[in-house]
Amino acid sequence: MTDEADSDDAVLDALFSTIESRKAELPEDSYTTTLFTHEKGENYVLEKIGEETTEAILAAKDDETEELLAESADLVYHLLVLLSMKDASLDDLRDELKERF
Ligand SMILES: N=c1c2ncn([C@@H]3O[C@H](COP(=O)(O)OP(=O)(O)OP(=O)(O)O)[C@@H](O)[C@H]3O)c2ncn1[C@@H]1O[C@H](COP(=O)(O)O)[C@@H](O)[C@H]1O
Repeated sequence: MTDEADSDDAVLDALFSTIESRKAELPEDSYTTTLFTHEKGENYVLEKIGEETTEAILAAKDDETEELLAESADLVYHLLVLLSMKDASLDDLRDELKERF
């Protein structure tokens, strides 16, 4: 874990900031870069979101809580990549949640 992410509140911001940085710089040794440059385009991350959702559902049905948490983390990461692809931000998501609170 980086210092930037070393608090409960900061981890989502640090992750989203890393995703935005990968989008801008496209380093070669980055999984996030492979999502931004995939030949299937945005459809690939949409497929990943579908897969991770299914895996989270199966873990929940099997009462595998640790697996559910791991799949949920995969899902949140891919969802944040999708938001970045759409030029939306974590603050936009926060605003949407606040409106419902
Ligand atoms: N949070 C994540 C994260 N969650 C999941 N994943 C990747 O998402 C993929 C999940 O897909 P699967 O479970 O299907 O596994 P897979 O078979 O390896 O994936 P595919 O080959 O099918 O695409 C895995 O390769 C995971 O490594 C992530 N990759 C990166 N991050 C974060 O992004 C940051 C930047 O990562 P890089 O872009 O790799 O530098 C990292 O420091 C992490 O904080």
